[in-house]
Amino acid sequence: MSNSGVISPAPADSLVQRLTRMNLQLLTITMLLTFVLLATATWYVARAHQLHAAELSARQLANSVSPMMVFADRAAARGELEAFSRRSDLLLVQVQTPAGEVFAQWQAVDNTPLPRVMPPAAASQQVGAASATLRGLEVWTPIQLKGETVGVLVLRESLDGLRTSVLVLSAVAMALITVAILVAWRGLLLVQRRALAPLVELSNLAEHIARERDYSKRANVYRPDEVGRLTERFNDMLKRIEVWQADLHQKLEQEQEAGQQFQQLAHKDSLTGLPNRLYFQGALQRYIGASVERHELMALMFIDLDNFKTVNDKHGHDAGDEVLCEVARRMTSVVRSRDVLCRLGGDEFALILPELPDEAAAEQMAQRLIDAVRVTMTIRGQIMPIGATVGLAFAPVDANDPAALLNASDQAMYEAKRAGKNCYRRALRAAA
Ligand SMILES: Nc1nc2c(ncn2[C@@H]2O[C@H](COP(=O)(O)OP(=O)(O)OP(=O)(O)O)[C@@H](O)[C@H]2O)c(=O)[nH]1
Repeated sequence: MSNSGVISPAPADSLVQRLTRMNLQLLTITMLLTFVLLATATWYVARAHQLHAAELSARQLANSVSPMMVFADRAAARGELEAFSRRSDLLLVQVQTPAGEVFAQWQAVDNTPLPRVMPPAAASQQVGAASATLRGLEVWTPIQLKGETVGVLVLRESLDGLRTSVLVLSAVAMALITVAILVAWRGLLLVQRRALAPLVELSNLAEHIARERDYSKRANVYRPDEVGRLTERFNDMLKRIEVWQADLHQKLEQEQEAGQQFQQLAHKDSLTGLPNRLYFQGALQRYIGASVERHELMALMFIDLDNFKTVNDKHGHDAGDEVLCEVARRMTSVVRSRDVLCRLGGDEFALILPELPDEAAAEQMAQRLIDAVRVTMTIRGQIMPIGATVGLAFAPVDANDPAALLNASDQAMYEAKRAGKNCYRRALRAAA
């Protein structure tokens, strides 16, 4: 299963490493146990072998020295013992009379005396005895002639040579075991890496998907075992998530679109297409904020049509609507691109003029608006006696909050109405 070039860094303690470590631990323990058992068995078998050989030699020697004991020939017995002493591990060989007196003996020159392993006993003198420790062995063999016991032969041998041989063998075995464990470690890593590769890839893919949120990725299934089935289920899950995600995305887009449309409708005057009062309130707040922050002059114009009621009354509501639309078009054509013209309702409009160089620029704009509306308007073959009256207020000069600025421009508009309509007035400046 290899997919999509998804490569993740190996985790600090990966599955492969953990399994390899566990297998290796088990293997090491088994090998060490086998090694200890084999070394112990080797030691006991080799020692038994040496003991057996010593018993045989002692018996032969006992046979050889028995006539010398009968003839009390100590010199011949010593010569026999010396001839026998060529055995490499021999420490002591001694011929005793039945009373325990030393008849003849040979002792290795550098011999360090061994503790007495088994004291001679009457029964032992008849049948012989043998014993062994870690350091040495001792054999007691009766010396008999024609069925009569004439003495005892004591033989002591060191087990140092045997111990050294077993230790060397153990060291070699240990070195081989170490090499075998190292080889097994590499082998286990390779085998487990291969065996667990699909799982590792699946894990990498899952990690990549979680990080990138890319549910289009798929894992390739090529094994008919548990891992293969797991991969299939994983792919099914990805497919379902992808479908859900696409559905969700589409729904979100639709809702966003609907929200935007709703927002636009909520902020738009359906008759003239201009921004409505709701939009105006938000916009006025924003523009005043920007004007105060940047220390820029801005103006608000309150525009009320003149004689609009007459239009409605004389020519009908539909004609009145057409007049409103035509007025909106005319005013839109004269304002600057950055100005915001809104219809507040009825025959009332408002114009926000940001970033003004001076008050005169706003006054010129007011006059342009009045002139544009005053141009003869013919609707349905009838001339409409329409005009516009404008009230002007400035921020932050006259007010720096929306309600106060709107009120100031409204008052100025009423002042203009009183002055005879079709003109503009500036808001009264606050007394210094
Ligand atoms: N056709 C139309 N008329 C509207 C609409 N909304 C309000 N009106 C009418 O607009 C008129 C506004 O009247 P006023 O502003 O008081 O009257 P006016 O004749 O303009 O008076 P002055 O402002 O003093 O010149 C009313 O007759 C309202 O019924 C609308 O959407 N369409």
